[in-house]
Amino acid sequence: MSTGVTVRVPAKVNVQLAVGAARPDGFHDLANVFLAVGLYDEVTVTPSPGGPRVTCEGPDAGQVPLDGTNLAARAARALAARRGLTPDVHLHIVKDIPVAGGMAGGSADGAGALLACDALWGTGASRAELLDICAELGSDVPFALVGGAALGTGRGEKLRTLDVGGAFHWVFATAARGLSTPAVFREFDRLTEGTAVPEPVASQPLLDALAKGDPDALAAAVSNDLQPAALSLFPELADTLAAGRAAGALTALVSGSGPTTAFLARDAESAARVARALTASGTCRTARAAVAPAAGATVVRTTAG
Ligand SMILES: C[C@](O)(CO)[C@H](O)COP(=O)(O)OP(=O)(O)OC[C@H]1O[C@@H](n2ccc(N)nc2=O)[C@H](O)[C@@H]1O
Ligand SMILES: Nc1ncnc2c1ncn2[C@@H]1O[C@H](COP(=O)(O)OP(=O)(O)OP(=O)(O)O)[C@@H](O)[C@H]1O
Repeated sequence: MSTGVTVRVPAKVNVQLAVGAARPDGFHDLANVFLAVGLYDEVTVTPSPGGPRVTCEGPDAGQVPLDGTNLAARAARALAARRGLTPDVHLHIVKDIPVAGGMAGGSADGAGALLACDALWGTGASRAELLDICAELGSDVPFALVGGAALGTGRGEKLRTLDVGGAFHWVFATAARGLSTPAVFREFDRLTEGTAVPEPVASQPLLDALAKGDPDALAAAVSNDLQPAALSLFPELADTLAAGRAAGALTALVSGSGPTTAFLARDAESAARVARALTASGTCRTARAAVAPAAGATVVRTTAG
């Protein structure tokens, strides 16, 4: 029997985020092209009476809720409820994904905890059931389980895996404060009020660029409909985007709902240069290079009891 399971889960960047009008349930239909990037959180689950209990370490750990609202705790409760188990676990998160940064860090922890509990408890849930639970936890959670690249439709939870023909070199700049995802969608609604918001559709040139592994073609095709809303709430992000472009990035965009900004570089050397220039620019908190695509949630360690 396992006494501890550790799962590694990647962050994401949205290379296309096409947003439709608000639905009656408040969500927005999306054409959401997710790309998993090599920045990871690790979630370790061990048995612990009276759980789920959550602890977190890492530079941003102080901003992570440790109560029952943590997505890792919610994931443990959701799987336990389906199996009639009590979620008596300690969930320890080693957090390297920026918090409230638009890179789906909380979602990653939810998917990681789910996979870890499934392994610890030997529940043997099918991929379909795990994806079902992920979709209940949040729109970005199913992709964190799957990784690679995928087109998300509906509110982003219905996934179709996409081909990626090569490695893409990215730089991510974190900001001094976070942005709330619901607030950014509300700002999108405010900015588009009175206009006809088109149905979200995936861009074929973008899908082709991913399939070819062509960074120039991808740079020309990326788009984020939430970017104007994120910039409206956080205008200083425009300076970060400009600093990355000036440093030679092929393109610069807000990652998802922001405020992390994403820069595509032609190769690893160029990415390192862009990261150094961004760090020196004083327009962001940190800047780090990461390669995509990355694998989805993966069990990396199991301790036997
Ligand atoms: C911006 C993205 O990160 C892009 O991948 C996602 O769309 C957000 O995914 P998430 O953080 O997992 O979002 P959820 O936890 O499902 O929803 C949080 C809130 O974001 C807004 N929301 C989210 C997804 C969506 N398709 N439409 C929305 O309007 C809603 O106000 C919702 O109450
Ligand atoms: N395990 C977790 N790690 C970080 N935040 C969490 C976690 N569980 C719940 N949260 C809550 O979710 C909020 C959003 O955090 P998260 O880091 O997921 O943002 P995000 O990367 O902008 O999300 P997304 O890109 O999916 O919209 C946090 O402010 C926090 O209150």
